[in-house]
Amino acid sequence: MSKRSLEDSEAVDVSKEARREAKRLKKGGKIKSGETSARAQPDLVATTDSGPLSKEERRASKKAKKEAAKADLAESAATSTAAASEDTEADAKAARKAARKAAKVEQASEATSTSNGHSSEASNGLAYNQDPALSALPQAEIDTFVAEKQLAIEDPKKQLYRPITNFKYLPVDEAQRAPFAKFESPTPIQAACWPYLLAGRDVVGVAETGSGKTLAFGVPCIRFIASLPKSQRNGIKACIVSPTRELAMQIYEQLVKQGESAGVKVTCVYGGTVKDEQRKTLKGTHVIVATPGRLNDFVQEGSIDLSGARYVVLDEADRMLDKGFEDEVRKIISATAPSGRQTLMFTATWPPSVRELADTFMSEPVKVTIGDNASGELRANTRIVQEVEVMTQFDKQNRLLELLKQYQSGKNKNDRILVFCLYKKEATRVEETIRRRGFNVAGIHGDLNQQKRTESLAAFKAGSVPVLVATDVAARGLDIPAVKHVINVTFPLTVEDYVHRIGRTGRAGQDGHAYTMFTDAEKGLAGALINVLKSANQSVPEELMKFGTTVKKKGHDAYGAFYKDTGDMKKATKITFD
Ligand SMILES: Nc1ncnc2c1ncn2[C@@H]1O[C@H](COP(=O)(O)OP(=O)(O)OP(=O)(O)O)[C@@H](O)[C@H]1O
Repeated sequence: MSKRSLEDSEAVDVSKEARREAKRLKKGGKIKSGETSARAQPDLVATTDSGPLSKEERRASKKAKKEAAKADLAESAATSTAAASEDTEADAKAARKAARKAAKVEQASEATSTSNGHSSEASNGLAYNQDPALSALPQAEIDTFVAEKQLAIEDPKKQLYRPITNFKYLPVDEAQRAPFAKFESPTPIQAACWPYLLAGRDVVGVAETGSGKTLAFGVPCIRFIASLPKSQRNGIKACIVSPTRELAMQIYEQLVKQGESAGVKVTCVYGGTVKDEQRKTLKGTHVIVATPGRLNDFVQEGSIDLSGARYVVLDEADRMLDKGFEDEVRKIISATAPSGRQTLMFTATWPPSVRELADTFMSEPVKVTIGDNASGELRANTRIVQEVEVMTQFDKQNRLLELLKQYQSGKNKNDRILVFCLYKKEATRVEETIRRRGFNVAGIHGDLNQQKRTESLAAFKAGSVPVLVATDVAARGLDIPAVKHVINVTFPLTVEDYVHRIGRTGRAGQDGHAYTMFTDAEKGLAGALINVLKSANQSVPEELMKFGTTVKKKGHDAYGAFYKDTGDMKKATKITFD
């Protein structure tokens, strides 16, 4: 288990069954700017049935339910009779058998009703009809949007939906629009993903940090549940998994806002807090947002039943499929609906090491990539100014204090600054040092209890504490308003984590700034960092170049590692890890 996963994951058993999940790798067509002509023709736009269930399916479902009800009666009668007399035990057994059979019939009927009556793209009963006004837009307008937003869609089924370029083309009820009423238009990842998600497709969405991925998967989630007939709404229908507790809470808060008006109940469970309290909140839940360990605990003890969950999201998907979480994620996915499941993966970084593994959980996924980056190379948000300084370990403390003084002077006195360390003990030490020098600072890392973590984050978000010292538990997903600077005191274990860390600044179209202290100890990551800097048009310090440019790609246990040389810079002599 990696160092990070020791910090923020909870160990659980491995489900061998899950390992048998079939691998479906298929080649697909690509849409890029200039290849969208089919989208101009409304007759080429695929549509699906307008209702979630056909008449025959409803009839079959009703029949099965009746049989189940009959069997239920028989079972309860049998149970009470059995209690009264041992002679009737055989009858009771027969009745229980009938009940089990009827339940199976009902399950099968439900499964076929979600796959037979609809085209495959609506596998969980969803239907998407492209708005006629969107279909009527000139192709040139769509091409311009696709080119400007650097949008690439790879769809094995070539459905060629047009991006939802304006909220008015989004087919959701008025009440569900409240969360984005304040926004001008959908972000590119939202525009590109929504049609496919509303059509029930599996989607991998890769877009820079702070680009609105939460609403990209959140809006179709709520719409899916809101569009289910009341009789089919009982139980958990959607499950969203996040690597950290704080991110789970943040996603929960966003979804609650969307779900309230639609009568959709969202619940959040995560580790580090009392289970009893969380158990009480589960009743009537439609959407569960969770960290993997606690979710599996609840599934194992029977408090949570995911067998009806047909909308499954892995947020920060590469992290979730990384070694620390992979087994837990397999367990979760194998507990969700076996058929008619829509599986989504969202992230800002999509390393090759997890891509094949991701495909094993998905069925013909649509791959949406935003940015001049169709191959999914590692990319940082280009609005963030990245500064890297090579130094010795010994120089770090003074430099940090200098920077804090500089960034927090005059009218910038209360600017929010996020300071990242690699280890929990290091974070504690750095926080104490900063505090001793008179700065108003809080901390967030795995050595602190959950209450303290929550308090620190809340104070930082509210602005009452302008400096937060964190480990990588705060690297991914956290949407904290107006973080002006990110300072990396110790470089993270991977360059993906670096991209996520610095992504806490420069969110939702704003500018940001990240300063990184780089030492000889991290020279093995220099090549990958240089690539990230170059692809975001940032200057690369000469001292960093001296470490060489070889990039060691992170390998996955199941798929191995491979090496790539950027080729255009001088070769590294020898890399040794201290
Ligand atoms: N259409 C939109 N227009 C403007 N702002 C938006 C829009 N959609 C979402 N936002 C805002 O953008 C910010 C970042 O969104 P979000 O947290 O979903 O980003 P993300 O892509 O998930 O980032 P990360 O990769 O770091 O997890 C949030 O404050 C959100 O409210």
